[in-house]
Amino acid sequence: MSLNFKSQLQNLDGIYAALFSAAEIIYAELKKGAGLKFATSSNESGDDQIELDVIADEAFFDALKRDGNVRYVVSEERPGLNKVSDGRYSVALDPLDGSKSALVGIPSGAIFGVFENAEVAKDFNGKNIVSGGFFVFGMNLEAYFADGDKVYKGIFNQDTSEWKVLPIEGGLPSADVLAINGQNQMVWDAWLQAHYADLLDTHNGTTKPHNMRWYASMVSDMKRMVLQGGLFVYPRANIKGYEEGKLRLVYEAIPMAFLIAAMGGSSTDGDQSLLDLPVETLHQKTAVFIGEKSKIERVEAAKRNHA
Ligand SMILES: O=P(O)(O)OC[C@H]1O[C@](O)(COP(=O)(O)O)[C@@H](O)[C@@H]1O
Ligand SMILES: [Mg+2]
Repeated sequence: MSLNFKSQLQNLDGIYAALFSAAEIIYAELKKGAGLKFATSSNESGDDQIELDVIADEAFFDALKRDGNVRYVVSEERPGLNKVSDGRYSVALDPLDGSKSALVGIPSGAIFGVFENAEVAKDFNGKNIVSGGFFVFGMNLEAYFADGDKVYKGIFNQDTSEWKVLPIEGGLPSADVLAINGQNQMVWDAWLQAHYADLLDTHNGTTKPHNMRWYASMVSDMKRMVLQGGLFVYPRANIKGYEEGKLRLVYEAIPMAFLIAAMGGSSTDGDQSLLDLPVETLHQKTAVFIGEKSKIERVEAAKRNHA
């Protein structure tokens, strides 16, 4: 592999090299069709795993443990903090996001966040993240990430094994596109039911309602967001298992919120930015709203003003 990228942050290049090389391994396995069946195991959170979940977790872990700047690795697939060295950075991972979608050929990917000086779970918060983003395992192997305040897109050339990483300029685009799974809408909070209806309302035919897109693969929905704009939502619902939504704060919500914030967008759990939320446990879930600033302001106002 060859990676033409230099971080603006100190001692982060080895971590990027590890992440990008692991992504190559996972993508190669996926293309072979390896691991695309349910495993006999489940992960830390009790989710069913496919075999590629385990392959992906091991690929990232093996690559990161060779870098002396990695202190801890946190993974959706592992229980706690996994100590690597006394380095300055810790890496939180969803090693295979969208695994159930991968089973039917929809692009999956991996999500990563790099946190500074983390020692306990609560340190994996939006104040300490210095790099965050995701890989997409689709038609191509791609990366979208924020290195500090700068945002990049990387594409892997499968013939030469070279990554080409280029800055993304111009901020977050704008589009009236809503990515949401409406399955639980009967048991969403009342304010969200009202706001959802408002986003889809034609306002007597004078305004085009939001268009709907849902891959059930966060990396794919967020790739659309980075390239076209919009609003991504995974809300909480008043039903067992969804009381705090589905997505994980540390290795799904915060890295994505960090990337979109670096592009000029924002995020909320309904009340406050995902980057300001206190972290209590490594695997905690949160309601997630990420997207254009004006759309996030509308979400928070809808909740605040709901009678
Ligand atoms: O199946 P649902 O409720 O539509 O959930 C889809 C969401 O779950 C996820 O697949 C996360 O789960 P995994 O990381 O276990 O694959 C997200 O990528 C996606 O946004
Ligand atoms: Mg995930």
